Amino acid sequence: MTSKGPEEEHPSVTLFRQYLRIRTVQPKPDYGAAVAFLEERARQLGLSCQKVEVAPGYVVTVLTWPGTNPTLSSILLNSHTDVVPVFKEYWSHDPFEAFKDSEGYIYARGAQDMKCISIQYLEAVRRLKVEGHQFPRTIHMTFVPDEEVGGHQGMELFVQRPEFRALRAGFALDEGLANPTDAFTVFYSERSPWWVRVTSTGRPGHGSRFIEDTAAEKLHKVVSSILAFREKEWQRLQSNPHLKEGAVTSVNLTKLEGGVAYNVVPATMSASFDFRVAPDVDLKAFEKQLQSWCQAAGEGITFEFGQKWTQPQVTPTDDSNPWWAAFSRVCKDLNLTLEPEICPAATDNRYLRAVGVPALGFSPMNRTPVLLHDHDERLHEAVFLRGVDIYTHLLPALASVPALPSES
Ligand code: MET
Ligand SMILES: [Zn+2]
Ligand SMILES: [Zn+2]
Repeated sequence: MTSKGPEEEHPSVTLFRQYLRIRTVQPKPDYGAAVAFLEERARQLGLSCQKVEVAPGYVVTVLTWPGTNPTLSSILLNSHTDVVPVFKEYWSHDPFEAFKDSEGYIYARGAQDMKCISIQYLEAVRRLKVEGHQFPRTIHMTFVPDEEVGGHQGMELFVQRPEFRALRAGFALDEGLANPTDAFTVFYSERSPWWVRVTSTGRPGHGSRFIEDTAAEKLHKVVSSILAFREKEWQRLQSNPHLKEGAVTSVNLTKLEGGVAYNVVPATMSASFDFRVAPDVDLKAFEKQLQSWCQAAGEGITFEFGQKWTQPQVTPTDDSNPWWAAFSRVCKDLNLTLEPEICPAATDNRYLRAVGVPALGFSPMNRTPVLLHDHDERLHEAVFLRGVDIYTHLLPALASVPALPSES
């Protein structure tokens, strides 16, 4: 793949690179600049722009292209505006410069996750409007803050607001993952994030003594039980070629805290875990399991949740779901191979599905290594442009899905 010189750059690519340069990086994203950028896009496209401040300083921006039949539910195209932090010294190029190399790869934080998709939605809508199309269903593009830290000041609050209900979303698209093969990944459900901090208390004392019942000894037992469970799930995934990553439960030990000095046995220590619980797991039973691992390690062990999602939902991927039928038909017509899976990570789709909106997670990036949250996150401009093309085909089909039984 070769790229054109800068003077010939495709305007959609130029716009993408402009958006990538806005520093919406956690933990202090410049949301003001992103909202101003989106307001300008709305003006250029002739779309209405609504700003909903779901918490002080946290604005959800909604760009709306009205459909011809306002009695029908709408299509919601969601993307988050924030990006995760970088370790700049490991990058080949400044992650906020949107450098494009001679082959056409654009390096930037957010190139895959998920500023590409925001611009692809906008550019697909622009093209369709310029061509004079109109569709029965309204298309809303929502640009939400806070996803990368859990969505608690973003989509989680937005779905509870009257402004959200007024959108009357019938179906939603949000982010997926790149696929290194020729195929495209599409997510119909996701694992539930459970962030668990286990705190162990025990007898303190002098570091030279054989103290019994220490916090560390008991915490070690809990860590061992949880890592044994991790190994079991890993083996289950490895031994069954039909299972994809999202179908088993994962866990990582991500933090260890405690202790004050080499020679002081601490009275308390804690371990933090990032569990991603598969959607078919009985969550009550799973919480009991957590309790029993803690109890088995001794007295004085408690746990608390930093994140605990308990409403996993599955969006059907058969023709009983007219949205899936429309989505998959377009992909078939375009000769795109789809790999339907459960998303291993968490996205704002979980909030949408939980309030009854069927939703798919889709990032139109094939032949692309998965580089989200990684160093040198990048996307080839040709893949980006092909994505605009794909949405240009998807949107007419989705926005023309005939009235559902519930809508007539
Ligand atoms: C669990 S909060 C969501 C943050 C991020 N999308 C993740 O999956 O880790
Ligand atoms: Zn994302
Ligand atoms: Zn992310």
